[in-house]
Amino acid sequence: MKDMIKSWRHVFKLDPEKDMSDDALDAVCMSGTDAIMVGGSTGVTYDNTVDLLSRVRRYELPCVQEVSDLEAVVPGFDLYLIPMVLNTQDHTWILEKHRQGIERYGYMIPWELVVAEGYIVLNPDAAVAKLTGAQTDISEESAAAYAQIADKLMQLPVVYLEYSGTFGSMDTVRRVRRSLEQAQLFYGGGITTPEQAAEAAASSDTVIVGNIVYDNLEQALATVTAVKRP
Ligand SMILES: CC(C)=CCC/C(C)=C/CC/C(C)=C/CC/C(C)=C/CC/C(C)=C/CC/C(C)=C/CC/C(C)=C/COP(=O)(O)OP(=O)(O)O
Ligand SMILES: O=P(O)(O)OC[C@@H](O)CO
Ligand SMILES: [Mg+2]
Repeated sequence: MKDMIKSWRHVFKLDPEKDMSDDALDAVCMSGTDAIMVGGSTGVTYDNTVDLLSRVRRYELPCVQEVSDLEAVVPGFDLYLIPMVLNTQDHTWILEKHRQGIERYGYMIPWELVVAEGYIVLNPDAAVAKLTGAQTDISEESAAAYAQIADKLMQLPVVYLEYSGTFGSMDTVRRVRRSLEQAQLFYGGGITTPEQAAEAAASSDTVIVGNIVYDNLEQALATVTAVKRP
């Protein structure tokens, strides 16, 4: 099951806190994207997550939860993606929430569906950077070093370069990619045009498209073709 992520080139990240009409959700789910990731850094609840999962379940594509709040863990997703923020000194976001999650859910955790993500958060203005106290002002070399900690020391299956809200430095993305041996590189942040999506796809393994879905659906849909049929 976990291996399904290896074939993903394009993923839409939907935020349960935000409204989306049935027509818009239909267009997103029928767009040809490889998967729907459900998550956000704030305002995610059990109820709004169940609601979104049940709506996406009408479609055939994989639907995975990126867990950001223990109160909002919902059974029934295809996979559970677990962020571990590497570039923070607050170990809440690397270990503590995770310890709490394991103590709380114990034997109910479907480990065969759990995928850890080594997050490197690089936009200081993003809600996720503020929440986690991420040290975003780091060099390319430091970003690559964090990536190697994830890839080589921790053997995480995913490194996630997170620029949520702003289009990031593709030089940094390429530098990080060159440093990886086994981990899959997710890039997310500020993709608003097909050109940006294509650029990010050329520099990473998997492109995550978030906010533009809510701001300009047509442009969001165009990113799928740009990534999957360039
Ligand atoms: C029983 C069952 C089905 C269990 C499966 C799942 C499970 C509980 C597994 C094992 C236990 C475990 C290890 C749990 C960890 C739980 C946890 C809460 C970990 C902390 C995760 C974390 C570091 C959160 C911080 C925020 C973060 C990185 C969120 C990711 C999403 C993100 C970056 C969104 C972007 O933000 P957005 O809101 O879009 O920003 P904008 O407002 O700017 O758009
Ligand atoms: O919302 P955007 O800026 O597209 O970012 C996507 C994703 O990386 C957010 O976690
Ligand atoms: Mg968002």
